[in-house]
Amino acid sequence: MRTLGPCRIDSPLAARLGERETTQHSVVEEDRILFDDTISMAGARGLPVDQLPSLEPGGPRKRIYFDPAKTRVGIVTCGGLCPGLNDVIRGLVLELSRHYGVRRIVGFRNGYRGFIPRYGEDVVDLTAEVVQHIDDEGGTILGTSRGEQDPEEVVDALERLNINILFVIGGDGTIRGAMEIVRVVGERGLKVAVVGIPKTIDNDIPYIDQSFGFQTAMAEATKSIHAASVEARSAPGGIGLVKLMGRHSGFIACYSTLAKDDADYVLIPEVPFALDGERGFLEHLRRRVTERGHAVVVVAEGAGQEHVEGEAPGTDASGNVRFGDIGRLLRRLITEHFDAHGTECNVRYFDPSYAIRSVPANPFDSAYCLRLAHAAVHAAMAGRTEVIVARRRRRFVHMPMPLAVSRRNHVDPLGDLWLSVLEATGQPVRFQ
Ligand SMILES: Nc1ncnc2c1ncn2[C@@H]1O[C@H](COP(=O)(O)OP(=O)(O)OP(=O)(O)O)[C@@H](O)[C@H]1O
Ligand SMILES: O=P(O)(O)OC[C@H]1O[C@](O)(CO)[C@@H](O)[C@@H]1O
Ligand SMILES: [Mg+2]
Repeated sequence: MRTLGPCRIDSPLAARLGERETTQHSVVEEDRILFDDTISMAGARGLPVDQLPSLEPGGPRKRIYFDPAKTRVGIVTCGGLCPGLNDVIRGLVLELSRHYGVRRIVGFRNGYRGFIPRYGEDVVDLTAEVVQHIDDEGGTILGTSRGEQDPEEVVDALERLNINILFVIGGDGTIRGAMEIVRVVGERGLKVAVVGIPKTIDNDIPYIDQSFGFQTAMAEATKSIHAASVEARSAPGGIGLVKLMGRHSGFIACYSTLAKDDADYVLIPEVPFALDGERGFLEHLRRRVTERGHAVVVVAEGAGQEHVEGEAPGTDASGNVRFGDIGRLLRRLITEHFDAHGTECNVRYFDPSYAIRSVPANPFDSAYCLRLAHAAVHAAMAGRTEVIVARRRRRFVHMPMPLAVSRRNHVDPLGDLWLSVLEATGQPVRFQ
């Protein structure tokens, strides 16, 4: 675990902590949270207990590293929108100002470009009054962006503004960017803590229970699935086709399908599928519509990319792959396949796209965001750096940033979530 140094300052929160012990709800600082969650997983490592992989617990410390009266804090949001960004900003500002007594908090505008002078973005002063009601709205009051920025210039800005703590709210790219900032901070011998709050509606950050905003986005997606079902049931040969976000991971498609239980097929990036042939998706769909009169298909944007021809696989400003449009392709191929067999079909195509991530967080996500923000402030004030705060097996932990970007969280085709999807839809294990 990386820390800036020993904690010598009594925390303003110390009085609230009492004599806590490790329980099923809380872990004292000297204790550790085991990384593995079954005896066999831990046993497979064949290590003595003190060498088992573990994580530092999150939460307030009695002694802290930074003197609140002298501490300056920066906050930035990067990458795509996610429900709850404003809740996290609000939670950070309120915890810092009201409980730790930090007096100077600034927000950088529009992601990492907010640090770079040539973009001319001014920093925003963040006070309890400014953030009080921002959680009523979706989006981020700070704005966000994609696109590479020079970490040397970012750290120049941190030095110019005397920032001691930087909170980065973003996905895997943002965390990689934060690691670059940590590297430059180290090279310059600065004492700046960089703490991340992981954000992704795709739920693709590994090792955490669930990312904030996922539940809200998934709930929003159910509205399109329901509408697709209504449309499909109201037309002869009705097919409701819903394309949902999910570049590499199909969690939104899976969970929103389970929540609504209206879909007959779910197609996700993790499970390849054949389109043609007797046992391919198109013919299976045609048979189902012939038997039942209608069907609903949910497809994640990253699914079936091997079928999307003719669209150059470009990248966005951050280098993320831009996928071909599997939704439009399916709409065309379904119609052509049904026509070729003389089977009537009426495809109703739904692409809710940004609508599922631009909404305010639901109450569960709002509460979660607030708790993540508290954990992030506790970590940073205690001098932790190059960590994200995360909820793992219902405990708040400090996860090293390199671990958080070491892999991507995927729907396991052999796991219980996909099994539930197969059971709910009745689709075959494979289209081949
Ligand atoms: N490998 C990297 N090294 C340094 N900076 C990076 C790296 N990858 C991405 N970034 C920067 O982090 C910021 C956000 O990255 P990106 O657009 O990939 O979003 P993200 O944080 O992954 O969120 P999302 O889940 O929406 O994709 C951008 O400014 C980008 O340039
Ligand atoms: O159009 P944008 O803002 O680049 O974002 C699209 C991407 O963002 C994500 O929601 C991840 O944040 C992906 O599911 C999607 O591919
Ligand atoms: Mg990303």
